[in-house]
Amino acid sequence: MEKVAVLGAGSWGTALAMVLHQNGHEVRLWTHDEDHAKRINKTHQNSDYLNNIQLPQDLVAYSDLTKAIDQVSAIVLVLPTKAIRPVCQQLKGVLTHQVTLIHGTKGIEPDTFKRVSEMIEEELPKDLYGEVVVLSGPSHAEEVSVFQPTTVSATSSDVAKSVHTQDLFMNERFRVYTNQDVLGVELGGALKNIIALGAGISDGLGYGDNAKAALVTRGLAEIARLGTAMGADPLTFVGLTGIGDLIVTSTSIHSRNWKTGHMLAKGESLEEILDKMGMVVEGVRTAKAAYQLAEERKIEMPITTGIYKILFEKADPREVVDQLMTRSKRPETDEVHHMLKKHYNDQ
Ligand SMILES: NC(=O)c1ccc[n+]([C@@H]2O[C@H](COP(=O)([O-])OP(=O)(O)OC[C@H]3O[C@@H](n4cnc5c(N)ncnc54)[C@H](O)[C@@H]3O)[C@@H](O)[C@H]2O)c1
Ligand SMILES: O=P(O)(O)OC[C@H](O)CO
Repeated sequence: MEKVAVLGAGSWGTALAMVLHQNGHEVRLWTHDEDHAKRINKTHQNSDYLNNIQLPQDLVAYSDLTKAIDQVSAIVLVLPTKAIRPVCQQLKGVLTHQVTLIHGTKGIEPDTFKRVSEMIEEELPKDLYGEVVVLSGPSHAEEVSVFQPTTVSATSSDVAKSVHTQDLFMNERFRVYTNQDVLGVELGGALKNIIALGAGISDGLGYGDNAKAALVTRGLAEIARLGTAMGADPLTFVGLTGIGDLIVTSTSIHSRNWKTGHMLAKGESLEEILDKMGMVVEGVRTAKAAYQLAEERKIEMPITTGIYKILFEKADPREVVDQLMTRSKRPETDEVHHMLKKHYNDQ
């Protein structure tokens, strides 16, 4: 059994810490807020983020980073994208031994377009961890924390690291596959949040299942279009971290992105919603990053563009839907379909 530190005691960090604990590991759950750590250790609950979930007595919360990572074999970063750089900067001051470094964060940084593993590599010397592992897939904390069956993928260009991650997390309720396409997995995990905002908007406007199915399907087409243009494997987008995560985030009542879209369509302001949510809604910042990236690379991403305009330019959601429906006519298939077709023909 191993010692593992989970950095970030929000809903997902807590759920992942519970999985590691179930597997017999000594888990340290780190939060930057001393009072938060005290509350968790006193009540054995993390009610700020997960309602009515009892944590094991020996799953201990820490606010001292040095103590939390002492002699751990693995560190799992489960923070909002915005917090990745500052926490890695703190880690740089105190991490002195080699670890497997895993992250469960889904976002892209606006302006720089950096993915989470790239931000980690910019902030933390690689000799401490080698290659980063990404843990991603259709997985809501609310279900994982009550042991509902869940599948994810552990992705790294270093297969030994992804297998180590698979061994740490895998159990009869939490199935972990391995993958090597870090670029595709990180892009799929981040970009699906934008489409989930759109699904929430569509439901909030009172549109039906036809509209949501169209959003998810055409959303996947534009995610794959950007992803393959950047060099990702097109097959990744039809896997767990692509279509799988897109489905769960666009349809689940647990989704923070879907809920945000739903409230936006009902007329609440973005500021009010984010205040009320109390948890990170990654699709908002990522919509900005993806819109900028699509503009720079001249990639057609009409749904992402529409969501960006609703979020940042106060565009009317109904008008955005009308614009999407009346775009000039075109074939359904594009270069991504041709790449997939070629892949299957070559088999
Ligand atoms: N919640 C889920 O079901 C789920 C599932 C899969 C992936 N994710 C991803 O995991 C990441 C974290 O999501 P979450 O839902 O756990 O978020 P959350 O909002 O529930 O919790 C985030 C945690 O990070 C802490 N934090 C914020 N800023 C910080 C900083 N500067 N320094 C240190 N700590 C800081 C907060 O205090 C909080 O404890 C996101 O990228 C999300 O997309 C979430
Ligand atoms: O609740 P959301 O919308 O932040 O999505 C959480 C996860 O990414 C779902 O896999």
